[in-house]
Amino acid sequence: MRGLPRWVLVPALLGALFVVVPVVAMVARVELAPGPDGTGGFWALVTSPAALDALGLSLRTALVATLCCVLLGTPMALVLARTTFPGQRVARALVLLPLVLPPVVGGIALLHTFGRRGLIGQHLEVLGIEIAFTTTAVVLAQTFVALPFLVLSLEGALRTQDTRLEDVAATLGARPTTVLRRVTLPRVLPGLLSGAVLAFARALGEFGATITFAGALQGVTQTLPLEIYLQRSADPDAAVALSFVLVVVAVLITAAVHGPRVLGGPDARTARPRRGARGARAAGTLPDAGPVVREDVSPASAPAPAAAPAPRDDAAPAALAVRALVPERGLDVDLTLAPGEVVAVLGANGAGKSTLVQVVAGLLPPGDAHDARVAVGDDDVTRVAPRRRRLAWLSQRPLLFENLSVEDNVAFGPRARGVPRARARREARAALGHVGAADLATRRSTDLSGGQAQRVAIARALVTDPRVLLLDEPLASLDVGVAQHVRSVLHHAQRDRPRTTLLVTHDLLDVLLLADRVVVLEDGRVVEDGPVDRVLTRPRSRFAARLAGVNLLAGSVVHVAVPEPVTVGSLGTGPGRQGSGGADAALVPTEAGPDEEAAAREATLAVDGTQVRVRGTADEPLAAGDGAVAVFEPRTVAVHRATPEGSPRNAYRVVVTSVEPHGPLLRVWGRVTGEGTGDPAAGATTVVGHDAPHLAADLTPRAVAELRLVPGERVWFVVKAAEVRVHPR
Ligand SMILES: Nc1ncnc2c1ncn2[C@@H]1O[C@H](COP(=O)(O)OP(=O)(O)OP(=O)(O)O)[C@@H](O)[C@H]1O
Repeated sequence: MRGLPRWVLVPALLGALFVVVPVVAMVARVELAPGPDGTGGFWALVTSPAALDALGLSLRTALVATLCCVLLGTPMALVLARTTFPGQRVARALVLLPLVLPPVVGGIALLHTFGRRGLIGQHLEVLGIEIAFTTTAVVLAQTFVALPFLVLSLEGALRTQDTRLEDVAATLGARPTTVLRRVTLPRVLPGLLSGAVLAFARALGEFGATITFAGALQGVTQTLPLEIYLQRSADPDAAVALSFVLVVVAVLITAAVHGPRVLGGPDARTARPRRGARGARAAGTLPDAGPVVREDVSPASAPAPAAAPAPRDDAAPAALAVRALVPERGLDVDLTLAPGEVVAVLGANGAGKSTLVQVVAGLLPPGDAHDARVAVGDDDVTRVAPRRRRLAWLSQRPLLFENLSVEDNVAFGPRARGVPRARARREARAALGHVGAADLATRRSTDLSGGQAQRVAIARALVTDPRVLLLDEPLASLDVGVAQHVRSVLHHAQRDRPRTTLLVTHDLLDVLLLADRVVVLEDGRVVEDGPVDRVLTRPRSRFAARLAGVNLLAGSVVHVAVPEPVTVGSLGTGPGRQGSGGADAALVPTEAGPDEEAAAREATLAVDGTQVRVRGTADEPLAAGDGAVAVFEPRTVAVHRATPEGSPRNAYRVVVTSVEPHGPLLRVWGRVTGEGTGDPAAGATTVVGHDAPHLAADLTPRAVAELRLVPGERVWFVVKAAEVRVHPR
């Protein structure tokens, strides 16, 4: 009752009584014993030749009709759930029409189709085939009314399934039919079964369409509902007895569909402990075992440097060239990876990283990326199906096939590519050994911890010897220790056998340990592309700066100067205005060109979209008007409550937004306001707004306490120009 108003019980009870009372009233009328004249009695009535004929016919025809429903309804549900086509809504409404149509109308429609003079029937008659008023007609009538039940039930089950499992199967090389047989259908089997049982029940109870289209000929077309109807006036006791039989069959069917829950027991799916789950939990390897999930990160269980699967000749690392143009998602990226190169793709949420991976894997819906181009080595695979691209795709979730064991999951790829079963299993075991998961081979794939499942997924991806590996945040859902272990599995795999890899990540450790190069996406465009060390030491994008843990201000150069040494000051509140302070006298504004290296040592930037200015040291030649970024570390930022005086510095009035732990220090985040932007003496009060730079300062806890730095406080962030590195964008 938790969360429900009590009054709901009243209409709920009324509804239940409305269903149950008539059935009870009818069952109460069942005469079990024969009458005084020795006739009647339940057993005699339900075992009369006519009753047995009707029951037998009903069961036979309902079974055949159910089979027809499965054979026709499964493809119909697949098409409705997995495709999009014009007029799909209308098609669904038409398919489900028999649900709302009075059965007698269905019977008339069937008569006009398969009857002697019907649309199809007249042609069949020429061939000597007659359908109306035969047992076949009974089956057709039952199929007609029962089909929507199966389609509805299965379509619903299909729609709730995660289609990425099918994508995984496709990238592992499985043909569409194999994906359907080994992945899609096993996963919707409960929906298919319950749809089939509902269809059987509907077929068993079918009356109106049958009597209209097939008539009532004992042993041929007279099913149990028809027999009950006919007995109703001739022998009401027999009608009640036969109705009771139908009620019993209906209850059994409902119980079969809903299982033990009908009998008040707990749901079998939740009640039965999963095989191996207890042992795994005891060993602390299941996620709900809490922190002990780290059990599998001990050095002893670190991935054995087992021999990598023997490389196939055609599986040498290949260059990858992708032109990802997906206008609907705002993605426009050109990227080339050298053979064996690992490129980390970074970017904020929604930047387009996963879409880029989907373009490469060929997993976008047809039409979404019609102008995209993908080449692996010398092969243009743009129009090639995912299963033929020889790529492996690993996503945030392991996406193991729940219906297969761990070993069969890993053997799936080789099997899909035609490798005989025994060899596929051998390869699977070797691949599992390679990621330190050989002992998991016989486990059910649902009985694994997050880290174990992801290692199995890595083995499954690597066993196919892909030419390109696509890793879409494979460690993101793992806790820190487990992620570290899986990362080292990937690291070993890459060391043993380098693969061209696109690695989507938000994690600095992934970048440092796995990648050769970093590409940063912003709003679907590449804003930074370079070797890991350069991007992390001299980031040009806000995202890379945040990852590297430095402050970054991007803008354009307004002055370059030849100071000696670099001091600073500056920072007026309007473009072109010089800041105050003695150091300004030392600055020599110049229109220095790129070759005048000496003149490009100190630069002042106007930060994009704001009135903020920043002054720093340029490592490379810069000229006024150039795009550039200024980078400085949070530890170089001094925080003051009072307006700073003295030597000119970059000084920003900020509102503290948060204070968070950062190792032994505290990181204080502040958003720059327009007050005295960059120039303590200017005292301007322009508010920069929400896009204003967000800067970090690392302080000791004692300093934070002394300065009483809490969110909302206004303070000064001050950084010497000598600490600010300016480089071109
Ligand atoms: N199935 C989809 N249909 C339409 N638009 C989508 C779909 N999936 C993503 N998008 C849009 O495409 C853009 C890029 O999304 P994408 O998932 O590629 O970003 P991402 O960088 O991977 O983000 P995240 O880090 O959150 O995973 C976003 O604007 C997103 O809203």
